[in-house]
Amino acid sequence: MTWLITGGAGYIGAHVVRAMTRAGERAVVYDDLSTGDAARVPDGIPLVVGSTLDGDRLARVLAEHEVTGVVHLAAKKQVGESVDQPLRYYRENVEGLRVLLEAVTAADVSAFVFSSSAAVYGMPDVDLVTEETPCMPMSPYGETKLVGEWLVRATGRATGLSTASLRYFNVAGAASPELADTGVFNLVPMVFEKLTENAAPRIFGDDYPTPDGTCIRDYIHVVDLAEAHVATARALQSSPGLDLTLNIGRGEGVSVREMIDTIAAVTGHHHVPTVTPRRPGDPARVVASADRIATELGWKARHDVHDMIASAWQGWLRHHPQAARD
Ligand SMILES: O=c1ccn([C@@H]2O[C@H](COP(=O)(O)OP(=O)(O)O[C@H]3O[C@H](CO)[C@@H](O)[C@H](O)[C@H]3O)[C@@H](O)[C@H]2O)c(=O)[nH]1
Repeated sequence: MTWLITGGAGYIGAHVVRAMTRAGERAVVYDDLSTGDAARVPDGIPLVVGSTLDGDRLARVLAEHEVTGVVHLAAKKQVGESVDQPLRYYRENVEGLRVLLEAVTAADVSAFVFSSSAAVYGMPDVDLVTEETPCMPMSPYGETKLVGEWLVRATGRATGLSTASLRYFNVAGAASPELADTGVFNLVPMVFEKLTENAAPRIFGDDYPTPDGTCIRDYIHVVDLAEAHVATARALQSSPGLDLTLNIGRGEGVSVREMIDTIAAVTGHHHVPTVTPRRPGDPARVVASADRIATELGWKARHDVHDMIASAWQGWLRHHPQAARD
């Protein structure tokens, strides 16, 4: 098959492109390069610079490259920004998806993989979040992902398009230093930034009802996440009419304090963290049940938190060589 990978020049997308092509699939990248980087697109893979709001452009690309499957990752993804600019998030994430689906259903495309998020669950009050846990997003970002899932599923039911919504938990790590996340919006890079400034990392609240008082998340290596896309693409290819919703996590909770301890061990930068007040909207615990994807697709994560942090640190050093410790 030939897969159009929207957002394929982004951090996660670049990993998905590599995993798909390594698995023998053809790929075409579609990216507006607003946050993506053309240098992340491998040699020999076509890059079309365009917006998912441009239906004519999409229709031409789908036809020209004889695209038969789509992995849709292009989206805005900052929770705080979505609170300040909800209409922009609805336009890019919901309207962009609607326009893309219109082009897809008019073309010869049989499979559609949608990049969703654990943000659809909001503040889940359960030990392990299953795909049946009620979705109550807490931010416009999470809302756009949930509405996106509805659009994708409804389109599949109406047209026979095979669909999957993949709910990513907390993504970290890199396959190689040049593919690392260059944004400083999540725990791992935010701690790296502090350590580079020779400052203490921050813990946003240590009074949560968790064993060490800090928030617990399910961190997933981007390489494992990319492999989950390959497994999903294969399933959609071989079983027409599929309608999958899957958590992509490891099923293991790690606290902020445990993450900071591992970061210190990997980087050699040891600072006693500063505890600041809670960040509004942070749930105490969000950990996936990864059972459904194991049963449905036989996929399981292989990399642990140490791998994620060590590979992310190699990427960080590439852009911040002054952070290296002798
Ligand atoms: O300097 C820091 C940065 C973060 N945190 C904490 O670390 C945890 C993880 O934070 P972060 O990496 O920002 O991830 P989340 O807030 O869990 O959200 C991520 O994971 C969600 C999926 O679960 C996605 O929807 C979001 O887009 C993505 O940012 C949270 O408890 C934060 O309060 C700190 O204590 N100190």
